[in-house]
Amino acid sequence: KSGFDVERIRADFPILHQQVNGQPLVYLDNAATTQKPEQVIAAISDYYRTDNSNVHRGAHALADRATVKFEAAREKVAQFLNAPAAKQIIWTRGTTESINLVAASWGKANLKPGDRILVSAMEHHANIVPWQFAAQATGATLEPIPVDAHGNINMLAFDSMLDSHVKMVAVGHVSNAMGTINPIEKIITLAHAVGARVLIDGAQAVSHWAVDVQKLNCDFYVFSAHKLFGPTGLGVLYGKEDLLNSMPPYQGGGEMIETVSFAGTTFNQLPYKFEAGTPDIAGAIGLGAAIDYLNALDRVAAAEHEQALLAYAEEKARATSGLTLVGTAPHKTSVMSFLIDGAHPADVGVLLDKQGVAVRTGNHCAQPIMDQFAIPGTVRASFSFYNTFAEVDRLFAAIEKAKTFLV
Ligand SMILES: Cc1ncc(COP(=O)(O)O)c(CN[C@@H]2CONC2=O)c1O
Repeated sequence: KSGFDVERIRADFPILHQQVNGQPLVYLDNAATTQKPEQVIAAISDYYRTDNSNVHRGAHALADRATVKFEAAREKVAQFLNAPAAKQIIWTRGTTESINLVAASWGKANLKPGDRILVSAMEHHANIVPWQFAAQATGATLEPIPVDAHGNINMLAFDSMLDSHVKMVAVGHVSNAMGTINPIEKIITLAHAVGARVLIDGAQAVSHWAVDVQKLNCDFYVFSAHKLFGPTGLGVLYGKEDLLNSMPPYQGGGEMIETVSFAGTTFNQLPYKFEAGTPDIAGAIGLGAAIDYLNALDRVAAAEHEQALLAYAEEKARATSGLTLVGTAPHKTSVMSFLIDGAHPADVGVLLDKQGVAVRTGNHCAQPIMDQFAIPGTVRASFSFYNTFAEVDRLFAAIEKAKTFLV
C-alpha cells in the first residue's frame, strides 16, 4: 500500500465521480487518454471566458494577454522537458503529427536510396506509417528492430543492425500495448555512434515521470497533451535547434512566413516556421495548467503509487485462472495487457464495461506486435496515480464475473 493521498487527488478529477451501468466508474484506460483535473478545465474555460483572442501581432489588450499565456505554456513545456530553449518546442496536433512532421520534413531533406530507418517491432502505428511514407518518398528502407516474447527490444539484434547507412532510429520510450520501458539511453548512444538521429516517442512516458531531453541527448522527443492530463488535439515536438533550423517547413500559411510574394516566400524563425495558421491557443494554455498541476504533485510518490497498483494487479492476474499476461518485461509502466483464455478481447471489454470498468481492447494501433504474438489484440488495463487498490479489486471481480459468461 502506498502513502500517496489518492482520495485527495481524486477530488481534483470531476469525471471520476460518476456511475456507469449502475456502478461507480472504474477508469482504467489511461494509456488511451488521461483524465483532466479541475485546474485544467478551469484554465481552458477561463481563457475562452476572459482572454480569447488570436495571438501574435495583435494590437489590443486581449491579444497581448492571449499571446503571453500561449507563449508561457511553451516555456512550461520547455522546462518540463528540460529543453535548452522554448523555441525548440513546436506545437502540433499530437504525437502523430509530431512524428509525421519529422518524417516528412527531416526525412525528405536527409534520406536517400540506401539509407535505413529503424523502428522497433512494438511501435504504435504513429511511429511506423510516417516512416513508411518517408521511405517510399526517398528510396530509404524501413526495418523493424526485433522484440522478444516478453515485449523487450532485442538489443543484441539492434546493435547488429546498426551501420553507417542507418540515418534514423525511432522508438517508443514506453510501449502503449504492453507498458515496456525501453532502454532509450543505450539506444541513443548506439545510434549516435553510427551517425544516426534518434526520435523518441514519449506519448506513454511523460505522464509517469520527468523527462530530461538534454540528459537523454535525443534529437527529437514527442508527446500529446491528452496523455499528460491536458486537452486532446495538441502535441509537442521537441528538437535539437540545429536540426530544426536545417529542416524545411512542414505546412504553409500564415505565421510560418517572414515575407510572401509571388516572386518567392521567406520563412519565419523557430518555432513559428513549423506552426502555420491559428494555433490551439486554449489547448496550449490547458497543457500549461496540466504541467503546473503535475509540478505541484509529488511525482515520485505518484509513480511509486502507480507501480504499487501494477504490482498488485499483476499479482492478482497471476492468481487468476485462465488469464494470460501479454507483455512481461521487467521494467514497465502501469499498463497491464492480458487475455482471458478462449475469449476475444472485445467480448471481455464489453463485459467489463457492463460492470462500470473501462479498459481498452484491440490491437492498440500496434498490429505488428500483435501479429508477432499471433493474437487479435489484448485487454489493456492502464493505471494512473488517481486509481486505487479498490479499483484493482473491482477490475478482478469484474473479470471473474465476465468469465462466467465467457466459458
Ligand atoms: C506510444 C504512442 N505513440 C503515439 C500515439 C498517438 O498519439 P495521438 O493519438 O495523441 O497522436 C499513442 C496514442 N495511444 C493510443 C491512443 O489510444 N490508445 C492508445 O494506446 C501512443 O500510445
